[in-house]
Amino acid sequence: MLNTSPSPNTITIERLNKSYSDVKPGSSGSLHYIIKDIDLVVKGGEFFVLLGPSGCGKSTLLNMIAGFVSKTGGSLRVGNDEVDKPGKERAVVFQQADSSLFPWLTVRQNVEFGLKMKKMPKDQRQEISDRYIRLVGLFGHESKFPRELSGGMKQRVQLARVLANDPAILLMDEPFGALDAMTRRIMQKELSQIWRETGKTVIFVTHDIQEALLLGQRIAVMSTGPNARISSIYQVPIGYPRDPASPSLNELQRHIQSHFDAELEGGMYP
Ligand SMILES: Nc1ncnc2c1ncn2[C@@H]1O[C@H](COP(=O)(O)OP(=O)(O)OP(=O)(O)O)[C@@H](O)[C@H]1O
Repeated sequence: MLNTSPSPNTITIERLNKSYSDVKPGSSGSLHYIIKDIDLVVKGGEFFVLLGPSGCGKSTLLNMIAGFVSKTGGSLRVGNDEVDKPGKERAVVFQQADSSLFPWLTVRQNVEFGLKMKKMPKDQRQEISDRYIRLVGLFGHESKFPRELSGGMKQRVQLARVLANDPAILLMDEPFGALDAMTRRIMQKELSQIWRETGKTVIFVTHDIQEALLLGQRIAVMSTGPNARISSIYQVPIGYPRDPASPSLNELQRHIQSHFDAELEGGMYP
C-alpha cells in the first residue's frame, strides 16, 4: 500500500488565519486579519525562505509555526500533529541573541544548557558542545561570557545552542538582521553549510532578497498586510555554495525585486 503520511518534519499549512478583534467602547468591534488563508507545504529537509516587507506578518506566521502564537482559523501540522504549543522538534533563532543567552553563563555553559536540563552526562554534553562550538567557529572562546563577545559571536552562540539540542526544524526570524555586512555574509555561509550537513528543515524569515537567494531552495513572497498571504513561491534552481555575483542569481533577484516592488505599491504582479 502507498504510504501517504508526510515526513515527521514536513509542515503543512491549510487556510491558516490570524485575526484579532478591534473592540471599541460601545461597539462589538470588527475583525482584522494579520494573515489570511495561507496554504503552504514545507517539506522535511527543505530550506524555505519567507520574504516580505516589514510588518506584513512574517514573524506572526513563524511564531504560529513555533507554537508561540495561536491560530484563529485553518490548520497547521508538523508531520501529522496539529501545532497548538511549542515542541522540542522546533527551535527558534531570534534576531537579537542578547535576550536568549544567559549573561551569567559562559559560551560553553550556554550551549550545554538544554542538554544539562535533559540530565545528559557531562562527558556527552561536552562532546556535543565541542562539536557545535567548532561548527560555528567559536573554538577558543568557550570560557567567555556573553558580555565579552561581539554581536556576531553572540549570534553564533545562540545558533550553537539551538543546534546542540538537535531540533529537526529550525525557525529563524531575521537571525542576521542586526549584524554588519561582513559578519552577516560569514554567518550565511556557515548556516548554509550546517543545513547541508545536518539535513534539518529550515524556515528563514528575511526582508533581504539577496539573503533569500543565497540561502533558500524556495522563496515565498508575502503580500503586504493586513490580510497578508503568500503571493508567489519561487524555486531557486542553483546549487550550493552560491555565488552572489552569478548571472542566474542576479536575474532571479531582478525578477523577485520587481514582484516585491509591485507588492509594496499595492499593485498586482503579472
Ligand atoms: N496581537 C496583535 N494585535 C494586533 N496587531 C498585531 C498583533 N501582533 C501583530 N500585529 C500586527 O500584525 C502585523 C504583522 O506583524 P509581524 O511582526 O508579524 O510582521 P513582520 O512581517 O514580521 O514585520 P518585521 O519585518 O517588521 O519584523 C503588524 O502590522 C503588527 O502591528
